[in-house]
Amino acid sequence: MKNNRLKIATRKSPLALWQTNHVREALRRLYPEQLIEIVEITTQGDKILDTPLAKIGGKGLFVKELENSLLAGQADMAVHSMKDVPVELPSGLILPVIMCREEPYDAFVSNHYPNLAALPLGAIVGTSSLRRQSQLLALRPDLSIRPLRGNVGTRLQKLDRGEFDAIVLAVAGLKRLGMSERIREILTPDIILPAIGQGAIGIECREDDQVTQERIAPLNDYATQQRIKAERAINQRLGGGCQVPIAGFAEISDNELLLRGLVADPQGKQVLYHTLRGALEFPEELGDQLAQVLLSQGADRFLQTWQFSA
Ligand SMILES: NCc1[nH]cc(CCC(=O)O)c1CC(=O)O
Repeated sequence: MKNNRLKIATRKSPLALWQTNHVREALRRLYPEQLIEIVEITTQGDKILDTPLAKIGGKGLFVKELENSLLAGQADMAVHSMKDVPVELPSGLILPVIMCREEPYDAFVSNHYPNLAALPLGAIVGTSSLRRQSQLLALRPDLSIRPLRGNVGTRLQKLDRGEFDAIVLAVAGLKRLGMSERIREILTPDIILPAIGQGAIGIECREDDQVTQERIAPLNDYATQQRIKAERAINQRLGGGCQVPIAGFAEISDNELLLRGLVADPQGKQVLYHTLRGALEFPEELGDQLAQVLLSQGADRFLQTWQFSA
């Protein structure tokens, strides 16, 4: 007999806890009688804070321990920022639910400058994301990009201590944590194309756990799910993981998917970019097609170089 408590695995960061609580509240509204327990897990990604993620194995570090807890039966589901979830899931796990997406863009945050264009020559910008770095440098090669890791709150503290002229953070994280007043400028996709999955929350569970799958199914947002599938298919084909500056962003317009993809070198000297439209029902095909266009533009050469240069 299945224990009737539903257990949700989560990281302990304030953002992860907010997202998990968001899922719990949605489940509570659906099943007021259901007991729901939150299982907090400390991941490697949370422990190692001084090294760029790309050097220590990438963003997968944030999800691996949560996945192990699912496989070990210590939890029934795990809540993730889709941006942190590698395209290949461990066998036995699935990601059947993608919740309605929050604003997917990046935010320019500064205590002294109203927007990116107002930054003086050589200004210091904090980010450890190669995707953000390469796009910032493509636009403003004069900027000095410095590493910045840690929770959203920690990053803001470092900005406030004067370590940077500005930092770039996801709008979604700032909003969820009630810090949207820190946003000086929303960086639209023509300035910085968002990360694949940014702003979307996914729920992972065991493939053989029908009970949990039925429970969480109503939390899925079809439109967001199709968008995220298209974006993740780019990564699937490029196989870049997070050592490579890759960006992908799908929208729905006229009931079709509009997908943009970008691959760049970390210094932003070469930026490959392409846009495709396709049927809402076939997101993987569109993402795959887009990746192939980027490959035909020379993305494969970039991908190989970077894999061995870390
Ligand atoms: N890199 C960590 C991370 N993972 C997800 C978000 C934001 C929330 C989201 O994208 O859903 C953040 C913070 C940030 O990039 O500023």
